[in-house]
Amino acid sequence: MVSCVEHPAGGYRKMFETVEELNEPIPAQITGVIPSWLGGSLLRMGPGLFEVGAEPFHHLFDGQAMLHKFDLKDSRVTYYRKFIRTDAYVRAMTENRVVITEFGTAAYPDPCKNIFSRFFTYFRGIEVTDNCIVNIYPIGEDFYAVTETNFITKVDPDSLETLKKVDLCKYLSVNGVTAHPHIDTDGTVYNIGNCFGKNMSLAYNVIKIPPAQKDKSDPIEKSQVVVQFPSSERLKPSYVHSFGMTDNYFVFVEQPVKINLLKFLSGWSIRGATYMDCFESNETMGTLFHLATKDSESYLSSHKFRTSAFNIFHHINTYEDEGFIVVDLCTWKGHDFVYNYLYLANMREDWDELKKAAMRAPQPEVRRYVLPLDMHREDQGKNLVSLSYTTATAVLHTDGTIWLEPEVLFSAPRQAFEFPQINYSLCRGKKYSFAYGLGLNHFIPDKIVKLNVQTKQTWVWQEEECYPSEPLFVQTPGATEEDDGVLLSIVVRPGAERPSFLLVLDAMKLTELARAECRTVSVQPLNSLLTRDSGSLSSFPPLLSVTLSDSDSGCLFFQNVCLRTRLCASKLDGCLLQCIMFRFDRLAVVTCWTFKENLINVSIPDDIWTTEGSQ
Ligand SMILES: CCCCCCCCCCCCCCCC(=O)OC/C=C(C)/C=C/C=C(C)/C=C/C1=C(C)CCCC1(C)C
Ligand SMILES: [Fe+2]
Repeated sequence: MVSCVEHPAGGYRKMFETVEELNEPIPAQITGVIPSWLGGSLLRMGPGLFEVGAEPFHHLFDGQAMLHKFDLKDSRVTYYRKFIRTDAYVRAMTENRVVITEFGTAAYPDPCKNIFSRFFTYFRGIEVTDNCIVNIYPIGEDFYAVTETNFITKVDPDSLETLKKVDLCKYLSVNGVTAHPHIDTDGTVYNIGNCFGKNMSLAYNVIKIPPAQKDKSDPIEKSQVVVQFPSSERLKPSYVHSFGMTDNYFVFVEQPVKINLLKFLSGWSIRGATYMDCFESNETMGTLFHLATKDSESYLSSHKFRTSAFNIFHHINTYEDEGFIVVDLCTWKGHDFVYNYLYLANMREDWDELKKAAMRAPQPEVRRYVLPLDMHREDQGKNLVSLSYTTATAVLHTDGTIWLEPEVLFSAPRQAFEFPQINYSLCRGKKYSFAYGLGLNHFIPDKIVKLNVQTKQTWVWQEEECYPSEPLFVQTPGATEEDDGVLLSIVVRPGAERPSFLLVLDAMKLTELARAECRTVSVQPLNSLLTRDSGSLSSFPPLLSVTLSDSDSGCLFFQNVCLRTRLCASKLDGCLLQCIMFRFDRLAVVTCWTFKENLINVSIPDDIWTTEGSQ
């Protein structure tokens, strides 16, 4: 049973704050014992920059892509992070404004440009974002950070450098692909994406990218479309975030969350339009399941599988069993789009307000659907599912459609089991027992949950004022049990004295094995703390906040301009920090006093900044 914890202090807001990238990996402080076999790098994408200059991003999916890396070696841990140099990021940094429209934030034309060039900017066409905040995965021997558009970004997993932007449209007939591909043991990547074809023929194309090539050529060049699911509605394809794959089948769930293509294509010439403005709900279609065989383009199930309306983002696992396809999903009941509730203004609300919004939103439920592979006319009206272990049903109707009813695997009011993971290398496409997920409490991730999908038993890891991320399962070498391994999750904690950490859990019992704490940044309003050796504060441009790290560098935010510093001393508890500050062509020595990471006094020589100098 998952209990509901309250968050009246609103510590979750820290997840939606900008963080600085690091100049080099920093060592983490370990408590507990990291299993000696656990080594390698944990790579995770996420939003790291929530505003550019004076312009805030509005939606949870708009923040600029940051790549986080934990390196684990000989029970030691280091942490490193860098912004990905996407076009969206580089151009935003260069122009100090949002230049490329993000999921829920519109870019406006440069106010400095004259009216003619602004006019042409409006009608230049679609400039699709490459802000790869959603995921990172291997293709051949390379790593790509991705969102859901046609642009993927190759990165170096060691240095975290950005290597190149790849446009999948050059190789494949797709307008975008999901951030959740399936990857076979040999490295073959399968994915699905919308395709707006010639004559406005809409389809969902399944693509296949082969594994690393012997001749070292780029596997993306050999990618191909292997299956095409036609769209059930002309001009309005459904939004697709993931799909299911068994040894022999692809499963695609067509949900009532629709992309209105006319709005999408015209929206870009309307001032202030975003991707979010292109979505709408189909209130009558319910949800459709589609099935296709993996090995031939020809077989698509001739039957229509239908059920009631839900939003679907994440498939947990899909497998074949005794002539049935079992499809486990994290669903949100209803057709109202869940992303409507994920604007940053909502996510940063006080706890009571946040709870009220979550009451109105679709309700989460983990569900199992079962699709019969074989059926006959004489079976009409009967439940075709004969698997002993599930209450899910499938009834053949006279019109040839099959109505599905799910078995509920997990349900609790406004408590979601989301961002699911399994022991992927062992159980992908196979009958399995355990799923691991992030527990969302009114949309706020505050626990890690393990779910036995056969018995419905749950286990929970939760700690006060801790906000974990999607858990990743790593199997113990030579393990014979499905859940013999660890779960890794990055946990955010509010407050400067409580650093964020990498959590290592025993995946069997969901108990803590170790945590690696990273004392990186503390950002706080400074105006009230600021004192000056001489001169009056009013003549001094506002110093907004400071970021200190226990590596040898830090930065000061000064009128929203980030000023890099090198700290001459680097002890953080009650110590003196001397920063040599670089600001464009200026150089100055600034003395900062800190106590327990809080900056309590900054003295700045008179001559370095005048009000004019700061403009
Ligand atoms: C900090 C963690 C907080 C977590 C709280 C979250 C609570 C949310 C619970 C709901 C389930 C969440 C599912 C999450 C899914 C997700 O990660 O989504 C990210 C998706 C993104 C960034 C999608 C971008 C898609 C784009 C830009 C698509 C563009 C396109 C169209 C809309 C139509 C035309 C084609 C094209 C260009 C691909
Ligand atoms: Fe996702």
